[in-house]
Amino acid sequence: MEVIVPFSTDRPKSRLSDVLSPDERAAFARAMLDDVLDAVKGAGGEPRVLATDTVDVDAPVTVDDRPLTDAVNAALDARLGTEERDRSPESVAVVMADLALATPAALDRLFAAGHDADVAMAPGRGGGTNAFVASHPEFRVDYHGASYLDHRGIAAEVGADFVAVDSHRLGTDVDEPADLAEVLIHGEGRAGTWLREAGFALDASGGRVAAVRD
Ligand SMILES: Nc1nc2c(ncn2[C@@H]2O[C@H](COP(=O)(O)OP(=O)(O)OP(=O)(O)O)[C@@H](O)[C@H]2O)c(=O)[nH]1
Ligand SMILES: C[C@H](OP(=O)(O)O)C(=O)O
Repeated sequence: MEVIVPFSTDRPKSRLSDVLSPDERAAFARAMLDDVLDAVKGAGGEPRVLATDTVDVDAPVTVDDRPLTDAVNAALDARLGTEERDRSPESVAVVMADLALATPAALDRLFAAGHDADVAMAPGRGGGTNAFVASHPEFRVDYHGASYLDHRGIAAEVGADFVAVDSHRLGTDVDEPADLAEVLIHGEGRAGTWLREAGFALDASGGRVAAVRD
């Protein structure tokens, strides 16, 4: 199955700007992307990076500088078909590039759920949409805000069966400084290594465990 991995090369991870410089954010975002690509391949998926600009990665890349929703919907048009064109029964997955805890086992569960429902979706904390598999030809996306709820609504509108995939690993997108602790605790790939080498460590002195830099 083709797995689209959206990736913004333009000022990535701006919500981490209090703790990482622009160059560091670019390097950390790239480490997460490489981890996600490895996890997708480990789960038997065929990743395709959908990037805002050229990027040199170990996967095919499609460059589309439109906003996220438009770019992903264009990719879904190409894979799932539209009412005007022949419909393809093939499923397609979309997995965000900031899922630093993603593992082949976690993605296996998502992909398996996609065999049993027209849309199988892993929500992110805060109501976002971290990953999904769709086989329904009319399912399209509308990201940002509580997009998980919007996507449930879109699935209902087009008559697609929907199943939620409850996964800590796929539910943890790395957006804010507090999320970095999750990467230090559970990350098994390049992103965790990158953070440790950049001087981040866990600190439990202030109540909830946090990632702090020496
Ligand atoms: N192709 C594409 N990918 C995007 C775009 N915006 C975000 N992404 C990717 O979509 C996923 C979720 O992104 P967000 O967390 O919403 O945004 P971000 O740019 O990573 O981070 P912030 O600047 O902090 O919002 C990540 O994999 C991003 O690389 C876009 O306009 N086009
Ligand atoms: C793309 C967006 O990501 P977030 O802003 O929730 O990280 C969403 O999941 O709708």
